[in-house]
Amino acid sequence: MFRSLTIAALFVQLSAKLVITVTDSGIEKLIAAAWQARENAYCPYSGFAVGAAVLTESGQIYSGCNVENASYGLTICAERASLFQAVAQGERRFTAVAVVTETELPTPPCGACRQVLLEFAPDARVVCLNRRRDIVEYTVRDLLPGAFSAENLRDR
Ligand SMILES: O=c1ccn([C@H]2C[C@H](O)[C@@H](CO)O2)c(=O)[nH]1
Ligand SMILES: [Zn+2]
Repeated sequence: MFRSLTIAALFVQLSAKLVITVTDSGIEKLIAAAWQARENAYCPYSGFAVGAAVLTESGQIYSGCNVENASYGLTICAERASLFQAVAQGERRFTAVAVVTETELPTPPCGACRQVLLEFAPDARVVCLNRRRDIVEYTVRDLLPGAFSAENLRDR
């Protein structure tokens, strides 16, 4: 169902842990939820619509989109929007995050989202898809080497 990235695109995505063809249905549902959420992206300033969804250990899916603001810095990304939906429902443990954009290359989470995802889901899969439904997969930990975390706060 999903095609892998071409070798050329792979060279651009140098930090990608691996390129996969996903078939498992939990991840397919997660990806579908992310595309659905992207329909609601509020991005009049950037025109860059993003959808995301998180998968909990118990199999629940929560989705989100980017929501921009005239005060640009108040914008929230799709990844954090989806994660915060889940946390507000009492969820704490996640196995995967999907990020979807109608771009040439799959879009990875920004630095802020990497930090927030690390708090709850360091080992989660991060599955990013572009307009052709190519997939690049990372883990949250791999996206933020040398990260500051709760462990550092205990180191006093
Ligand atoms: O991984 C990303 C990258 C960007 N954005 C949003 C923020 C802003 O609304 C727009 C352009 O940066 O895309 C996300 O939601 N997720
Ligand atoms: Zn972000």
